Amino acid sequence: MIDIALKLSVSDARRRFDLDIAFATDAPFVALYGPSGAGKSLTLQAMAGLLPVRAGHVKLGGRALLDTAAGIDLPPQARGIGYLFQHYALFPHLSVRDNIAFGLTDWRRRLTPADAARVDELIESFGLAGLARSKPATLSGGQQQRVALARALACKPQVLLLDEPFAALHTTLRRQLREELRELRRRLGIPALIVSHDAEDVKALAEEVFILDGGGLQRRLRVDDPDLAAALEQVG
Ligand SMILES: Nc1ncnc2c1ncn2[C@@H]1O[C@H](COP(=O)(O)OP(=O)(O)OP(=O)(O)O)[C@@H](O)[C@H]1O
Repeated sequence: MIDIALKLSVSDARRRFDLDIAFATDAPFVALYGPSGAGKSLTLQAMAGLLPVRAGHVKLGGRALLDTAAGIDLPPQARGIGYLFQHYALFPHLSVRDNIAFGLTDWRRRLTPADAARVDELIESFGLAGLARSKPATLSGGQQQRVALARALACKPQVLLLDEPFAALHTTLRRQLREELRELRRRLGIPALIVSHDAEDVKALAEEVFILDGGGLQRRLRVDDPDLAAALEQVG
């Protein structure tokens, strides 16, 4: 069960944006859908502990990662969240292997033998063995996506947050990787939350869809809801 309630504001000298969103769901694959600037990425960032939340909670399977009323606010690395960032945010100066290992290393960049074995296993299972020493800039879009996904999974997360995981990919690859992602999530048995602009991603992957606009939740629909296609089209 993913259970969130988030009230927060972000601002710079000229702009301010207020996010006020709450939902609880048992769906294994959830999509956040909505126009550009609706607050989708901010929702993921707040769940992961990357943004200060004024009031609210983030609960995963009954475990509170954040609960402002109870004074609970776990740091990002203690939340058990795997995060695939928009545009992947791979470290350009690190090899594929070091990117995947990044969250597991200590301050000297050392891995325990168990974590090193985990990294090797991820490299193998994502078909990256021949690329382990390469830098991200030398990889194709699909290969970069696999590295980002492997990095998100390195910490054995309890939930996977995916911000536009297919945005940089062309249609055929997108379709193939969608399939792979669906299989992977099923195999891992953890819930996933995806942000996407693409109605096809939503229809292919999600069991439940949350439509956001202006920093709030507009509507929630099950994927078998007869209104889904029209609701997605209206936003798109
Ligand atoms: N630090 C900040 N200061 C001011 N405004 C911000 C800040 N960070 C984000 N915003 C604004 O908050 C709004 C929501 O941003 P968010 O990244 O969540 O949108 P989104 O729904 O993910 O959009 P997209 O689909 O284009 O990625 C946007 O208008 C954005 O410009």
